[in-house]
This record gives sequence, structure tokens and C-alpha cells, in this order.
Amino acid sequence: MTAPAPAFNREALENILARRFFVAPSFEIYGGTAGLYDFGPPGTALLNNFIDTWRKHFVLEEDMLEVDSTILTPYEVLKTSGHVDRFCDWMVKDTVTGDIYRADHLVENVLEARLEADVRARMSALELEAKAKADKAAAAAAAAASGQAAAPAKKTKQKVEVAATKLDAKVRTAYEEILAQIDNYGGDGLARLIREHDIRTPEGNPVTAPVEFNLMFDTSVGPTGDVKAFLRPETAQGQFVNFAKLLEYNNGRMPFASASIGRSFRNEISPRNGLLRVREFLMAEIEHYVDPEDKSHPGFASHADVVLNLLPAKTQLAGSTTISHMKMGDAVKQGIIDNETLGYFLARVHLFLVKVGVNPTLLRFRQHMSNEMAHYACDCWDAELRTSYGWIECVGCADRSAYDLTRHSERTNKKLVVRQALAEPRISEKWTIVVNKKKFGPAFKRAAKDVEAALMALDELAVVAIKDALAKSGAAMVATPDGAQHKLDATLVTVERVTIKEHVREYTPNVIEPSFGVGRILSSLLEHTFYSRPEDAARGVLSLPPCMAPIKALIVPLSNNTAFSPLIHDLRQQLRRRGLATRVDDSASSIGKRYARNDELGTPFALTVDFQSVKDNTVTLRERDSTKQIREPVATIINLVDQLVNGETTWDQVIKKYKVFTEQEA
Ligand SMILES: Nc1ncnc2c1ncn2[C@@H]1O[C@H](COP(=O)(O)OP(=O)(O)OP(=O)(O)O)[C@@H](O)[C@H]1O
Repeated sequence: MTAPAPAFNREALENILARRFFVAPSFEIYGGTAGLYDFGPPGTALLNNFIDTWRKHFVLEEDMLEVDSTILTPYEVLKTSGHVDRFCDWMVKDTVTGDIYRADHLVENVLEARLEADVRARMSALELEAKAKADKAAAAAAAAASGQAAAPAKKTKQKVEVAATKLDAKVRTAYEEILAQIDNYGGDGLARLIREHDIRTPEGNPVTAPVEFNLMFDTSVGPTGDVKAFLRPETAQGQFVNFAKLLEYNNGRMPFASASIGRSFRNEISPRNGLLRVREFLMAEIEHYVDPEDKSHPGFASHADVVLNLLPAKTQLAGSTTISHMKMGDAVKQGIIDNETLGYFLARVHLFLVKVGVNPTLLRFRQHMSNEMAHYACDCWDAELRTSYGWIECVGCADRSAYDLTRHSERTNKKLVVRQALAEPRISEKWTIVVNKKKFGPAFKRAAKDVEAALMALDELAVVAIKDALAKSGAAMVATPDGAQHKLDATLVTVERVTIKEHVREYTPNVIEPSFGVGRILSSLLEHTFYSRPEDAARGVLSLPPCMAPIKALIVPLSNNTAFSPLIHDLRQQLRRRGLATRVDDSASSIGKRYARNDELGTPFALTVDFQSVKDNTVTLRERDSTKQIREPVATIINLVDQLVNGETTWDQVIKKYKVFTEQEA
């Protein structure tokens, strides 16, 4: 089923989504709350179909371990993960109205508007120049014909306006470079941009200096209010804190992945663009745990030929947004994508997005630049979808390294590691701290246990630093998790070179995380699949793939004659038994109108019951995009709908096999 490429009409789509109650602002009758949305029946069905397809594509396909953890998350967990200190955006205030803006978005909007005005101005300048040339030539021709001198050309007012919005080439390049890296600016950088480029609010007012704002909603647990907590900003932490149990459930086998689908909350400074930036949204996240010394993946070879649209960091640094169309395997071999596992997941994400209806030509993977990366990530690619709002990040694919597991382990003193039995024992030499037990206990008293644990947890570099400090000044310092510093000397500890024979290798796995924002993907794919019938612009169609469509089959009786009732009942029963959502439209409208109404809902198939059906038990099956139909016995049609929805056949295959007729012929 291929829909014709349309000119996208956002207003028409938004009208359908509101009118057919796909989605609506929450608490609308109270005036609504910015950044909160409710899904109506077709929107909820779409959401559920997305989750179902996601589960089958990722969780079932790879035996991922799905967990459902709580939304309420204690302060300590998010302090340890770095969210309390760093999960922030920068905001500015309009100095006149007091309105709040997210600083990077304001800069982005203003510069983009200036660049757009520049493009328009340059186009008009070219048009004016062409017109002036044509006028001059016409005047010269007229003058030659009359034998008089040509009158001088008049300067138009329009020319002056064009000049005012035209940018100097240097300024234009500077704007383009800033926009390509807008996510990389911190508070000082944004303040400089605002100053240097005279960034103002849409009302034309100046703004304050940027202030950091943490995006987490805080709350407290229990009646005393003493236990501080947050609504989680991602599902990932709920998976990491359960790592040891998950590994045990997996019989200690590596690599493996956990997955979670659930709501997350971010107190966005300025929610905007419908579902694209909201304050409560559904996330589907995978945490794939992998050996840092071996990031190969068993699925790499079978996905190496998937062609991806890549925008690497290097290209962006050179100020370009040109996409490289590359086989995933080649991108990994050339070091553009860091490792096999990350490459594999990018390919899987690509295949999934196309399966749910994303237009592959409007999908790209953009690599983060080093200063743009989240505090936990060491390589990151965003799957971005092109929408009427520009390129939108919909899936973040990050290599979070060992960051989270290490932090949680350090904070809780619980081991979050993999123990791998070695075929051959590994013999190595290592600098090790040896504690003089007799003196150590009396010296540190109640803190002795914690100080010793802190010393034992040090890596070899830190141990060598203690050795050097003891040799140089006779003293060294060590910190315990409560932040206290403790002084060591050569009577309490010595640092010795010891030979170690290891039968087990212990390591903290690295984590590769594809993180899906469900609302953003749905909103983008609704744009990708929406078009208007070429013969009637008022007839909108959502060309959703059958697996995603809220209703799979519409049942349309020719009229509300009771003769059709038993067959309609039978059709519904049979489709329901196969788990296929149906809807009967027995309203008085014409059949064409009823088809059109359900095209708006994205219903891919319609079964029409007429007087012939009652006689010979045949019904027609109409496909939404081609509007072509076939007429076959009920049993054949039910089987075909089932196979079409489950992807076992396609409409193109069906029309090769059966006699086809058009809507007019039916
Ligand atoms: N406010 C939001 N509204 C809707 N979806 C969101 C929002 N914030 C994040 N997401 C979704 O969650 C996914 C993973 O979150 P991640 O933390 O990587 O986003 P982010 O980089 O903070 O997004 P952005 O830079 O747009 O704020 C994103 O790719 C996106 O699809």
C-alpha cells in the first residue's frame, strides 16, 4: 500500500486529530494545563498498537527481560545518577512581560526566523533584479521604436524593504553554525549569544541572563514529608537498580537486555508543538548490557546491509547537514558508528520505525557532538524524524558506558558486576594496599570499616597515587562515601606489588540504550502518513500500516435494512475471535461518505454488505489507499483481512490473485 506523496497540510491533520478525538489537551473544560494531553479512543488504540508492535519487535525477538518499576523514585537514586545536579535546561525571562522561555529554543527560533526572512529577501531581490532587467529591456525597445531616449529606472519601496531583511553572508554563516550546534551551549554560551545577536522575545523585549532549571518534578513520600523523591524523568534507573537480580534471572549469561515501558515526567520550561514536547509522556527503553572488552553482537551480520541515513558528528562540525546513506556494517567498519552493538540497535530502530509507518526518507540518525552528550553517555545517535516543525529527536541511542552501574554500586556498596569464569587462570601483578590491622582499628575507630572498604574499592591508579604520596610526604588522604577525608600514614597502610592469580574475571558491563519517546514518534508518523485525496482536498486519509491502525476493518451495510443484521453480526464475531478491532457504520450517509469518515481514522479495510451478500454469502473488501475492491465469500475475506493485518500478505499480492473493481464499479 503506497500513498501518493502529498503536500503536507498540518491544519487539516490537526483538525482530524481533534475532531476524531485522537488526542486532546488534558482538563480542557478547565482551560487545560500546558504540556498535558489525553488520548481518546483512536489515539489510545494507536498507542496500544505501538506498544504491542514494539514489544514484538524488540522484547520478544531478543528475549529481553521486561521490568515494570515505580514512577516515584527516591532522591538518593537520582542524586547518584547525576539527575539532581545535571538534568537541567536554561531559562530566560522577558524583562517586560515576565514570560518564561527556554533559552536555547528562543535563540534557535529568533535565528531561524532571521534566516527565513533572509531567504525570502534574497528571492525577492533576484525577482526584482530580473524584473528591473526586463523593464529596462522593454523600455529600451520602446525607446528605439519611438526614436527617443529611454527614461531612467525608478527605485521601488520594495527594494528598500528587501535590503533590510537581507543578511550579510558572514552573518548568515555564523547563524547557520550556531544553529547546527545549538544543543551544545551552556549558560555562559547562551548569554553571549543573546548579547551578541540581540535576541529578544516575540514581543520584541529583552530577556534576563539564563538561569538553570532542573526538569524533575519533586515530591515527598509518607506523611512527614521527610523522604524526598521525584517523579522519574526516565525508566532507565528502575532497570539499573535491579541489575543484579536481572543477571541472576538470566543465569549469569551475558550479553542481555532489560526493557521497560512506562510514563516519565519532565517539567519542561516551555512545552510546545503538541505531543512533541510535553510534561508527562510514555517512554519505551531498552538497556542492553555488554562486555566493555567485546561489543560484538550476534545480530550484527544479519543486519549489516540495512541502509541508514547518517549525519555523523564530523559532518556537523564541518558546518554541513549532508546525510550519508550507508550500510550499517560499513559505518561500523569505518569507525563512524563506534561498535557492533550500537550499529545493530541503530539498524533495529530503523526497521521498527519503518514498520510502524515512518517514511524512511524522513528519518535520519544524527550523532551527538562530544559536548552535546548527556552526562552519562560516551557515544550517542538520535533517530530524528522530519516533521513540519523540522527534524525532531524521537529515539535516543546512547552508549552509557559503565556510568550508571558504577555510580549506584559506589553509593550502595552493592556489587553490580558480572563474574566470568576464566578458562585459564589469569596471572598478573598489581599494586595493592595492605592494611596494618593492629594500628588501623584503633586509629580510625568506628570509621575503620568504611575507610578500609573505601581503600579496597580504589582502582590501581588511585592506589599508585597513595603509594607516591606516602613516599613523598609520608601521608595520603582517602575519602569515604559520606564525603569525610581520612589521613593515612606508613604505619597504617603499605602499598605492595603482589602477584594475583584470577580464576574469575569481574567487570561492570557497559550499557547501550535505545530510548523511545512514544508520543513524539506517533505525532511524527501521523504527519508522515497523512494525505488528502488528490481528487478532493477535503478528504483526508491516514495511511497507517494495518498493524498500527486503531480499527482494522470497517463493516458497512448498504442500508440499515434488518436483512443485513445476521451477516453483520457474524462478520463481527469472526473478526473479534481473531483479535481484530472492527466498527460497524450503519449510519444513513452514503457509502462513499462512510468510507471517507473511516479513511480519516486510518481504517485500512472495509467490508461492505449488500443484497448480493445476503443471497450468496459474499462481501466486498475495500482497501483504503488504492480504494480498490474485491468480492469473495465471507470465509475468504475474513482470512485475507487477518493475513493483511498480521503482515502475512500484502494488498498488492491480493489484487494479483482476485478480480478487482473500483469504488464506482462496485
Ligand atoms: N518533553 C518531552 N516530550 C515528549 N517526548 C520527550 C520529551 N523529552 C524526551 N522525550 C522523548 O524521550 C526520548 C529520550 O529522552 P532523552 O532524554 O534522550 O531526550 P532529550 O535529549 O532530553 O530530548 P530533548 O533534547 O528534545 O529535550 C527522546 O528521544 C524523546 O523521544
